[in-house]
Amino acid sequence: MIRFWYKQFPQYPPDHSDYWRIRLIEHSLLITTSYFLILTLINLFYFEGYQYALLDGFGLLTSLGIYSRFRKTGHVKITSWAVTIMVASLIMLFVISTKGHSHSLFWATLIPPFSFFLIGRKWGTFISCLTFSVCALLVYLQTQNPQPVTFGTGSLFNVIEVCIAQILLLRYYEKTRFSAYKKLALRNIEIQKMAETDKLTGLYNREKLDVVLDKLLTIPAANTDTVHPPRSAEGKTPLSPVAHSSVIDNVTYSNTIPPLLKPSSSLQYPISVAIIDIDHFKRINDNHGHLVGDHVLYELAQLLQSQMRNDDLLVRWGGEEFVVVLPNTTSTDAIELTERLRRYIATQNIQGMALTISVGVAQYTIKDSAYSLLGRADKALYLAKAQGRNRVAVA
Ligand SMILES: Nc1nc2c(ncn2[C@@H]2O[C@H](COP(=O)(O)OP(=O)(O)OP(=O)(O)O)[C@@H](O)[C@H]2O)c(=O)[nH]1
Repeated sequence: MIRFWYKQFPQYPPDHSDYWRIRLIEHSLLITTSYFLILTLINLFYFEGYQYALLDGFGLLTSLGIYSRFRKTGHVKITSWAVTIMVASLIMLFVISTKGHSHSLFWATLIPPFSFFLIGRKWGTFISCLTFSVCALLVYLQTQNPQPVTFGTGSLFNVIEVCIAQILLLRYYEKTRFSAYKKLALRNIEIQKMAETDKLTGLYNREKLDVVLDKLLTIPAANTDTVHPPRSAEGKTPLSPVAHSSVIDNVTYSNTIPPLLKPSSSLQYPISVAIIDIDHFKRINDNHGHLVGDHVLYELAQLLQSQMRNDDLLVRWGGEEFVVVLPNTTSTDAIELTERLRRYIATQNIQGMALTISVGVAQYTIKDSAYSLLGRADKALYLAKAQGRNRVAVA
């Protein structure tokens, strides 16, 4: 029903830092406008107190004026100040007019959360201290003319209303904190993904490989309760890169890494790596240009990815080199698997060309670090190249 009151500001989307501030401004001005409107009408027609009606009418116009200006300009900072001053003055006027009776001072407790939310820490502290001191002084002066203070119905209403207002304000704080946290968490995932993804091929990059190998090769024996049986090279489950990325957790690989390997049982739960290198890739660049070379790299990456099994991790190592981490795979299975991959690539038409790849395979041993394991696979690749390319070699 009151939807017309709220305006969408496209420049302040829900993840903008001022989004909840704007919501509080809109709600506050709706409440003060309604409040002044009702008081003006009551004073005008019921009590016939024209002086009060005039004051309330002034409040009504101020509240409406601030809001219409805000709708026009969308200026959050100025409006925040205007609303804070208006609300603080309103509370002060209320405390003065009630002379502190009926526990009206309780309303002053709303000023700190309100002003901190709208105008920040520094000015929020200043306005809170100032208005609270003024209110406290006024109430203190009243106590010089002692009158019995009772907790009557008026007090009860004041306490209830202030409590409701505090709850609503705290909801804003929590919503703001939550949306800021959510935004940060999403950004973190995006940044992490960017940091570990190769831009050209969409595969994981070398950074990711280092993290994964580090984790795989240092999983302590105590953490490996469940054990996956070693698989053969036959267990291929083709996966698209998109499907693959959902298998591998966005933030840490550890959530999805099965406890495949521990250094002390490297023979029982083997792991192999393969380095794949395109043969004579330089010629493609030289003959067809770097852009075509880039397309070739992209298409080859998709083809390789389509042949990976669920737990295999394919990354672009750099240039025209790719690395596959093959958990639960012996070097014999790794040779079989990469040999099949090599034959498959040789039959494909990539950018109108027939390509071949050479592969170097190495199986993890207890003495290996990630560095030495990749070093041995690289040596095997060198061997495959030296033996005439388009072949798989093992170290
Ligand atoms: N288009 C393109 N080319 C790249 C990229 N990264 C590296 N290269 C090129 O890859 C080529 C690699 O050449 P070499 O290391 O001589 O290897 P090769 O020609 O494949 O020869 P062999 O590996 O011995 O069979 C170089 O020409 C690099 O410029 C890239 O991101 N895009």
